Amino acid sequence: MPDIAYLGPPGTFTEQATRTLTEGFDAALVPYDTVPLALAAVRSGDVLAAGVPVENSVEGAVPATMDALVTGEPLVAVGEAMLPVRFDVLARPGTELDKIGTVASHPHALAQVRGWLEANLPGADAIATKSTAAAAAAVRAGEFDAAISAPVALEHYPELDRLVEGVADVPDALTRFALVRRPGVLPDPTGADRTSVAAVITDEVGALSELLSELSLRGINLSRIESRPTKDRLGEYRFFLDFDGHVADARVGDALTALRRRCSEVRFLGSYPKADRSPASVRPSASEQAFQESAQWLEDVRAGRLA
Ligand SMILES: O=C(O)C(=O)Cc1ccccc1
Repeated sequence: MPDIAYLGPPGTFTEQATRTLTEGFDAALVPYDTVPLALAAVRSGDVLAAGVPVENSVEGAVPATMDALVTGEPLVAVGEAMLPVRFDVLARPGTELDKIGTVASHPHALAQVRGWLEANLPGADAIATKSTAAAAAAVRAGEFDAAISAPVALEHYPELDRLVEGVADVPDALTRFALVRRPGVLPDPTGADRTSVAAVITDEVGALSELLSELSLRGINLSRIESRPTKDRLGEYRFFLDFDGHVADARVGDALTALRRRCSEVRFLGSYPKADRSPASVRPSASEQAFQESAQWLEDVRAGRLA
């Protein structure tokens, strides 16, 4: 039975998402302390794949995931899952809300309950931990007074009490997770796919807008663009792009070759079915048929079959 890594310990949102992503697949889930460690285990072949958090509708990208995806041997996403994210406040029995001096959680979780903390625990110090479940474990060990955790964490830390349920500054926040593997066989196109790439653009006038035009000219809908410093030079950025379509689709393949020509670096980060299964809307000029017919036309012209 293959092992699948996830950001642990047990009871994280990522564990839940990884279970969803591996449903029907006979795999053993193995917790890792950090996203880079989980991805290193995929790269070394210790595990087959890893479930990692990618982005949140309130806080944006998870920087540790972005950075770990583009350093080291290539990895590709083969699936994505969306989870609604609400939090419980967990503490040791007998803890009173107004006596909480330290509250711990993953930085993304702390950011998503900032307003609630200011209103309800104004005197408490917020402490970042490696995950929401790591915070629950630390509270159980007596290191902090309270943890902002996933509701499922209570099953794993039954010694704790739920002081408050369903905390979230933005009630309908969603987090997107990916199942990441070493490159190999790509998931088949479904008509409702997403492709992810990371591209470093050259330092030239209009470089970013021209890169985006390569997508829009081919009727490709961009669903995310985010930049991170390359860490090589101040002012040099790597753009993380997510867009509708599969690398096997003609319009996407055509756009990717254009990106490859324009950018100093392009890393393919996967084509996989979208979690919401919403089909891509493809304008007639960007359809498979239009690409095939135009390629055939060019071949005919080059072969002297058409004037
Ligand atoms: O710490 C966790 O439980 C995670 O899976 C990372 C995370 C943190 C906050 C919101 C979504 C995912």
